[in-house]
Amino acid sequence: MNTTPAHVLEVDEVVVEYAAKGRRARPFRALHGVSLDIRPGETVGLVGESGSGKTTLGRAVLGLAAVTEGEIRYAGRVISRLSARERRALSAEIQVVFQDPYTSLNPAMTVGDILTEPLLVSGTARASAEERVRGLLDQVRLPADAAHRLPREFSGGQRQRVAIARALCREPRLIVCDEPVSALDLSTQARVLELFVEIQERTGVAYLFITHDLSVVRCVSHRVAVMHRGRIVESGEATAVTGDPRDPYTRRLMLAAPVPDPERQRERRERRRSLMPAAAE
Ligand SMILES: Nc1ncnc2c1ncn2[C@@H]1O[C@H](COP(=O)(O)OP(=O)(O)OP(=O)(O)O)[C@@H](O)[C@H]1O
Repeated sequence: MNTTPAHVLEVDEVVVEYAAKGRRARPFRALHGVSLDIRPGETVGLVGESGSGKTTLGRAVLGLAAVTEGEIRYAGRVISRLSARERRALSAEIQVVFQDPYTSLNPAMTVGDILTEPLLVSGTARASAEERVRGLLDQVRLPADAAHRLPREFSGGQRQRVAIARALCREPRLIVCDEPVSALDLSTQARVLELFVEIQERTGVAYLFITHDLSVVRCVSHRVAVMHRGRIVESGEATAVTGDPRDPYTRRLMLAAPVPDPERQRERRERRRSLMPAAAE
């Protein structure tokens, strides 16, 4: 019997509210009943402008934002109401890569220590952990001697490779990637995105890939969900959503994405303006 669950992640009608600040203020509802799912080995791109709720959804999946209503399931199991201890036990399987490789790595630890620490904590023997680190550095295309160096000795792109290697340490089935290439220059972005795809092909890991950048989402995603003001306004196959969007907000988002050709840029600006009244906020 095949017991592999059809989905690695299911987000079901999730509401997240942030606590009120000040005496009369009401809680702020950042997610209004959001649903999405991710299959094993799949990348779902979550796209939307700043403040639409993308990071909040990623944080809810990671257990860093409390779910007010609805539920989140990982491999069929409800994970939206776990104790801190149960959450820690799950940390091997759901990992994260954040936007900023400059602050997400401990500056006082060598890359080798950054990568061996999670393995040692989970009970791996030192010799096997060191062996695994050599394999991880190779997977993310960093030289073996990177293990002896500190994060500050690397470029932004190389640091993000270290962050990816750390996320891969314990062979997760899902990685929440929160704007993982936004802090990098364009050519470095392209190489790091290729690495994400390559790793997925090799390991079968699934990604929830959060970005405000449509060209990035188009490049890595199988399916795309578009967020606007705490709601998913459109979702579907990446080629359909990015190539022929149905929702007026998605169309505007597409037209707002920068393109290098000034003639096309002007044409898109005009089309965007013509869409404005229909999609007035
Ligand atoms: N800790 C918090 N307390 C109160 N409100 C918050 C908190 N974190 C986020 N918000 C609000 O929730 C909304 C969604 O924010 P979120 O960071 O999820 O959006 P985003 O789409 O990821 O934006 P960005 O791309 O700028 O990070 C915003 O209005 C934001 O101000």
